[in-house]
Amino acid sequence: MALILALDQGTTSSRAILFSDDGKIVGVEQKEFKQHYPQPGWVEHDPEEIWASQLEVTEAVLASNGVQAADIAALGITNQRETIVVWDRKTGAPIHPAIVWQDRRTAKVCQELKDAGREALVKKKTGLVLDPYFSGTKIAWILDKVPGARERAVQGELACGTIDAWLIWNLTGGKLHITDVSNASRTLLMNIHTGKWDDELLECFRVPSALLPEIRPSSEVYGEVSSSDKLKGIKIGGIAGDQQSALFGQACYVPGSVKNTYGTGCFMLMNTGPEAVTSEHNLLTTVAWQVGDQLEYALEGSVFTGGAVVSWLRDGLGIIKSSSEVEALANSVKDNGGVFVVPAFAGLGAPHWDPYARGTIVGITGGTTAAHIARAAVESIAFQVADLVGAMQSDSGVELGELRVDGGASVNAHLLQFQADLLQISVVRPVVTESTALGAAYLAGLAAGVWKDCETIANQWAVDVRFEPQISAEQSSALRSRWKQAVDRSMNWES
Ligand SMILES: Nc1ncnc2c1ncn2[C@@H]1O[C@H](COP(=O)(O)OP(=O)(O)O)[C@@H](O)[C@H]1O
Ligand SMILES: O=P(O)(O)OC[C@H](O)CO
Repeated sequence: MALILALDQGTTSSRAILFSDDGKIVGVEQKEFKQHYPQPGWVEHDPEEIWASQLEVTEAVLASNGVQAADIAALGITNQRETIVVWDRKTGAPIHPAIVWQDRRTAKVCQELKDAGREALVKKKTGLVLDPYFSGTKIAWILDKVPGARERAVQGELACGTIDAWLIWNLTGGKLHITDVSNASRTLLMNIHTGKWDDELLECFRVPSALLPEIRPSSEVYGEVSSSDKLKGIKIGGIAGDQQSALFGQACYVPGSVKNTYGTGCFMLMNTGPEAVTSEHNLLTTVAWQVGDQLEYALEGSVFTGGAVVSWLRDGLGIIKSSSEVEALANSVKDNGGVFVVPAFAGLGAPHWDPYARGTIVGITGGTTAAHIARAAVESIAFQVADLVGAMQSDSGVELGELRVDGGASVNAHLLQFQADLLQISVVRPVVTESTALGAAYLAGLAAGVWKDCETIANQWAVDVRFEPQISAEQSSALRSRWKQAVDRSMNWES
């Protein structure tokens, strides 16, 4: 039996998962790390803490399962996307904290670029929108704020990359400075039609090319680990942004197949095959992956605050002690009591793209309890996801038959039932909900010859639970129109 290792570096935790060649989980290790909020709307991570926590869990998952580096066929890396690190090529030290995908500090720069008429160029070449979510404006911000950084970048003394590039640099002791097409497609700097960095985009976002990693396919043997004695010699065989990786792990290989991941945020992706479908409804066009020579694409709806609203109930409001308590609290009342929570903590992503939106709670009366707020918070996750489906169906011309789901919050049956109710379609949770890590393992295992092809992999995908709609279409649309009113009230709040 071959073993494949996945390094899943998420927004709130670093995970390492060991898979067997039948796609089953053999062992998991996970470590949360600190979120830094230096100003309202700003979110940072310590890149050294990311690397240290990722290394720790990766070494630990081998140790706790009695496995040696030599037993691993290959490892795959998957990561929170867009989050950017800039470091010194000589010392390997970051010159600034990582600026996280949720960070809104470059909202004004994005507005200026819009005012300068760059939106069409950006959409045509990158499939993205001008929003602070993506890496490009964050890189320029670091170069402008850290004294001397811009000059050093031009001279080739600095390197930058999304978290995959940062981890691979560290795993290989600085030998490899690479990223894959799926991660690069989130930077605003790569032309998604060619899979190459684009001079016009680099100029638009004021990013010197000497900073950038080499763009590679998502599945190939790139090199091997050299920096840790315990991991030495393991082949690095797969790289993908976590949402594209989850699409791969959910075996969504046929155009039209869709998954939604409920993590910190929620991300719905539809495979569109070799065609980069341009969205007319504020979705993103993104590279799904490159396995072999062919670039494949996806349509994406990105919701910035998903499961994170539950973390906020725990850490911000203190009305639950752990995320898993939310389901019982939400179920302790028969409905939301007319309360709607719009968790626009980091602005709103698709389909609104409003960096100035902020969270709001409406419909509170004297009878409102913590349970109603908890219920409305969980429901807000499903409402936001439901808002993406219509756009996705119109853009792709595909009527959704079912939605495959995964991610940390997909353990919540109440959430998934409400999702099926709102969408009026089946919501299907597979046996392995660690689709993100599984996708990276599959990409690595394909490169190392563990699996022959995607068809072999697709046969391993199995259903755990299927949630069917239990309310009428009329009830669903009444709830959704009330939600829409609540969203309107959260928009354009911050200036
Ligand atoms: N039972 C639950 N109900 C709803 N949300 C949950 C539950 N358990 C965990 N979560 C949420 O899931 C998120 C973690 O999911 P995960 O996939 O690990 O995230 P990420 O990869 O973004 O770090 C957290 O925001 C947490 O609040
Ligand atoms: O870490 P997650 O699972 O919340 O995913 C974050 C996304 O990649 C951001 O685009």
